[in-house]
Amino acid sequence: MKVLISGGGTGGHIYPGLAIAKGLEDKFDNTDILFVGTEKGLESDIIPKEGYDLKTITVEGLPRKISLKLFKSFLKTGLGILESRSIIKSFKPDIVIGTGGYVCGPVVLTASLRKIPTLIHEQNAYPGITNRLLARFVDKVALSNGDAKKYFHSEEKTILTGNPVRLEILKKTKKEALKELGINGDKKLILVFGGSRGAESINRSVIELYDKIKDLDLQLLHITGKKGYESVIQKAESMGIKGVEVGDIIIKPYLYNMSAALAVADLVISRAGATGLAEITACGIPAILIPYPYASENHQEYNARSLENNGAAKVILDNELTGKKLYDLVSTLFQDENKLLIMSRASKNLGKPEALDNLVKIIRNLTM
Ligand SMILES: CC(=O)N[C@H]1[C@@H](OP(=O)(O)OP(=O)(O)OC[C@H]2O[C@@H](n3ccc(=O)[nH]c3=O)[C@H](O)[C@@H]2O)O[C@H](CO)[C@@H](O)[C@@H]1O
Repeated sequence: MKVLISGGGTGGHIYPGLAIAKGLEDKFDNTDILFVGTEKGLESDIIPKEGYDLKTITVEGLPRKISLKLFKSFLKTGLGILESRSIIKSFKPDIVIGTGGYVCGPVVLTASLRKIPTLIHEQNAYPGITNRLLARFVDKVALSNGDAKKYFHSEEKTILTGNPVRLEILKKTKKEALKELGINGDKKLILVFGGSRGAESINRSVIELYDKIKDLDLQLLHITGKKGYESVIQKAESMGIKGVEVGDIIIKPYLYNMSAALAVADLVISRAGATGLAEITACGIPAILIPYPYASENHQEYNARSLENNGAAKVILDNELTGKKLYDLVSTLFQDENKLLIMSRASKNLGKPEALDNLVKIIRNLTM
């Protein structure tokens, strides 16, 4: 089966595509995968590292206001359609899948006009503009969250699947993960990440935990995001924290083996992007969530509250986040192991590890 997957910009759109790619390869022999993204998106770094071919096209998001920029974006989208046509003509996919981000627009639209089976996957309760526009052209719209249904007009096209989680995340054992990360298995570990691009406010307040981590007898794996890494390292060094790859505090710009971090984490501190939360709950990890306040329709707070209301997470709003608040919450949680255990069970209950299988079945049906 030849499968063309397009999705990008941020990790939240890329990793569901990668999960689908690996899920298909796991189920079917002779699966040939090609990704299409943009050069500027994180996909141009992540996809080749995962061992897949990536073709890039010229496209950018459309500005909301009428301006010269809008005209230029239309021209680029036109070019993107021509490039998509040429990629599709030479790859000859049996199905084209879009996992969100504006790069999917020209790719999925071109495939649909050429009568190639098409599927889009929406990770969020409030769908992105590209998926809302593409919905009328595609064969199926797979949703992670039932609340997104009302934004898509065709009832019979939409199907609730959940958000696919990469197989390696579902399968990795703690023993394998400890070896992979080279860290101490005796101490509990807090994993911090601010979505796929990092979060400045989370970095700033987590730094205030650095000198207290030893007192709590914990380890901290702090993923800063590539942009924030240098300033976090400088701050750590000014606090006398050296050897950032060893010891109780490990600071990394980005983790390409997130499966290992998730397999060892006893608590996650993070933003509340839909893909990250699907992984956290599939692994049953308790979380402190600090939703990104500028996400469209405030959808990250919606995501975070849904975990909180089910007992799987505590929420701190970005404008209320301080190092002290974070420290107080972390120490309260680790003082009572039972609290963490209850949160962990609640988290696991919300996880949908079956989402990947659901999508694989839909893809098989569309290509038969
Ligand atoms: C600011 C914004 O609008 N963010 C959106 C974006 O978030 P974003 O791209 O941050 O996506 P998520 O937080 O949902 O997921 C992050 C993904 O990156 C991976 N990861 C992260 C850090 C790292 O070092 N290594 C790594 O592999 C995580 O395992 C996860 O797969 O897409 C999500 C899914 O559409 C949306 O819900 C978010 O609201």
